[in-house]
Amino acid sequence: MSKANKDDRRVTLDDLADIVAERVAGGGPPSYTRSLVEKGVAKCAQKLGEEAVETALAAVAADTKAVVSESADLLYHLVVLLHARGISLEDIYAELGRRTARSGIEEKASRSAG
Ligand SMILES: N=c1c2ncn([C@@H]3O[C@H](COP(=O)(O)OP(=O)(O)OP(=O)(O)O)[C@@H](O)[C@H]3O)c2ncn1[C@@H]1O[C@H](COP(=O)(O)O)[C@@H](O)[C@H]1O
Repeated sequence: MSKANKDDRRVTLDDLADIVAERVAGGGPPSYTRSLVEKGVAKCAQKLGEEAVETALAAVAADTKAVVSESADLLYHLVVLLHARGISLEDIYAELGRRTARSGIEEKASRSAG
């Protein structure tokens, strides 16, 4: 088992959302997050799309290291986009929670029924 160091700390999506909110609030050093959010929702959405495609391509190429790296990029850019749209992770967790009450097949059927 590898020895943990300060760069190995476990960072959750909640931690990332806090970091993103703090960076966007400004006052600190130059920030990629802040500059991306200042470009607007469309730019944040474009970056999310790019990272999603890169993750999918890495998976198809069976490049495990790249899948891990691109997945981290993808989750970060999702958190940034949600922040830019004013949507909290709690909203996403609540939606995931509602879905655990039924199977994925039932959930899909309920979308087309509506
Ligand atoms: N997790 C991330 C993270 N993942 C990816 N990225 C950045 O996302 C960018 C994506 O790479 P690309 O090559 O696609 O983008 P690019 O060509 O640099 O950018 P564009 O010109 O296309 O917009 C890179 O610049 C990465 O550094 C991230 N930037 C920040 N974070 C987290 O946010 C924190 C705050 O970062 P700052 O806002 O920079 O202080 C960091 O400490 C991390 O915890």
